[in-house]
Amino acid sequence: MKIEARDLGWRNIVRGVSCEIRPGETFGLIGPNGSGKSTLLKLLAGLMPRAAGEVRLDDVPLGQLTRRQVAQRIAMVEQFADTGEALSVRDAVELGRTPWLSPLSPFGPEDTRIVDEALAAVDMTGMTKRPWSTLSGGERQRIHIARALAQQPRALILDEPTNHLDIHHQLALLGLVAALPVTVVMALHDLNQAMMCDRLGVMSEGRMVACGAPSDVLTPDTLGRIFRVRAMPMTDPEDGSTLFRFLPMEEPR
Ligand SMILES: Nc1ncnc2c1ncn2[C@@H]1O[C@H](COP(=O)(O)OP(=O)(O)OP(=O)(O)O)[C@@H](O)[C@H]1O
Repeated sequence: MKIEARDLGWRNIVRGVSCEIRPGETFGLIGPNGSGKSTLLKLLAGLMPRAAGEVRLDDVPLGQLTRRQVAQRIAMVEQFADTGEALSVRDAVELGRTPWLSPLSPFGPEDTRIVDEALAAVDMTGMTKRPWSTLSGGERQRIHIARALAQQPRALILDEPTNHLDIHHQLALLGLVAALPVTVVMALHDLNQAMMCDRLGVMSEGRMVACGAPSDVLTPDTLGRIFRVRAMPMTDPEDGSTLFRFLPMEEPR
């Protein structure tokens, strides 16, 4: 699904952002703390009222869709997502099926299959009966992702999805979302992980100041200006890809 932002704004936190996220691409959003990434993601998902500008999903203005229609198209995992304490792991993932259920099509065997698949995709099949409240931070994050997968959206919007995950599950998650046949927009802080995205948007003080292929966007100059670090590119001898080592900016004496 194509997602277009046209002159999108909210208060002075997101200011005049226009961008087009192409069908099926993995689009990374990077930027310093407080630069507006989470707010922009929520605007794209239609979760912020009184926004300026417009979001279009496959050329349809988001405002013309019902909440249910939006939920059939977009699943979002927020940065500090929580869920009802009394739920089991399985209940939490089954919530993802809600936009597809109705009195005429109640939860059935196909929904069970989709939920099983989502739990397997995040390596949580063995924990389905556990109460949500007993999960670790990383396990909760994986269940949020499973809930979003169970929603079977055409776009996944993920706010720092690798937060709390150990390195194995970080790489597994990035591999999983990259392989999904859906559009993915995700905020990331790890700039080496951001290099794996198809394209990146760079946020600074509410504006998208750069957008393009990671190798075009993540230059030592941009990283110095926007993130105030010294970025030293290095080449991975295994596959020739570029990695960065980061050092503090040398302050003028
Ligand atoms: N509801 C709100 N009311 C007032 N200010 C807000 C609100 N939501 C966010 N902000 C402010 O807007 C700015 C951008 O916040 P946002 O969460 O979008 O940034 P971010 O780039 O995702 O940051 P981080 O990397 O720290 O998660 C911050 O200064 C934040 O304090």
